[in-house]
Amino acid sequence: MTTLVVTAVEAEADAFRAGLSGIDPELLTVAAVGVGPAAAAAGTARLLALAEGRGSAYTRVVSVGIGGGFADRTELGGLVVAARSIIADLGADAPDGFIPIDELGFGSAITTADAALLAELVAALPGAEIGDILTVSTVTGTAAGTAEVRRRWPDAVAEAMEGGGVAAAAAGAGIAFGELRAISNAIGPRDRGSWRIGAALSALTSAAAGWGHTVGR
Ligand SMILES: O=C(O)c1cccc(C(=O)CC[C@H]2O[C@@H](n3cnc4c(=O)[nH]cnc43)[C@H](O)[C@@H]2O)c1
Repeated sequence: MTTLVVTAVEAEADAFRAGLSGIDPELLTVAAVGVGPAAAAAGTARLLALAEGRGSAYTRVVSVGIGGGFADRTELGGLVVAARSIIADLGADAPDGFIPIDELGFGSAITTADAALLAELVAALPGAEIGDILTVSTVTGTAAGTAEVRRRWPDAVAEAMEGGGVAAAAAGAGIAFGELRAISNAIGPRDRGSWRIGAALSALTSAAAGWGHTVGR
């Protein structure tokens, strides 16, 4: 079992790697592929294809990074593991409201996390919240936007910008997918000063220390 952990930026990858001392890099590789669902999908698909071409295909991929959390369901510096990763804005706008792509009948915005991988993450990270993590192309930054996202996806606990893209690459390669986020900010009216990126990066290091040693066993 070989696992690829994909982050958006190097700071997230470095934070995760910092918790992995002593872990065989053959079993668990960490790479940053860019911000947003398109970069995540393209970058992850490339890494998966290159590994397959080398004859050492990954069997699982996990989207890891910081994310925004709904304030009543998460706390800053806390961890969230995805039960499902959902591309929140994939669909059609209409006078009566947003229509998800699932209702339009050509595909799905929803990826259910691999059950075994989810169970492994939850067992290794006992303090983590479990729930739906949204993938957005634009960080939610108004009260109205927050309310609309909650109305559309009432079971969501957090949002980020890459999970759905990584999920698409995993589906293309036919391998297991999961998503793990450390909460850097509350979803709501944009208030850059309230973001706690340092705390979230530290939480990623702790998560790697808690989960990494179980990988491949
Ligand atoms: O608005 C700013 O000033 C600002 C400053 C630093 C970073 C940002 C980002 O948008 C980072 C996006 C990056 O981090 C993830 N992330 C973190 N929080 C959220 C969120 O509330 N909603 C969506 N994505 C978030 C995301 O996965 C990106 O990789 C902005």
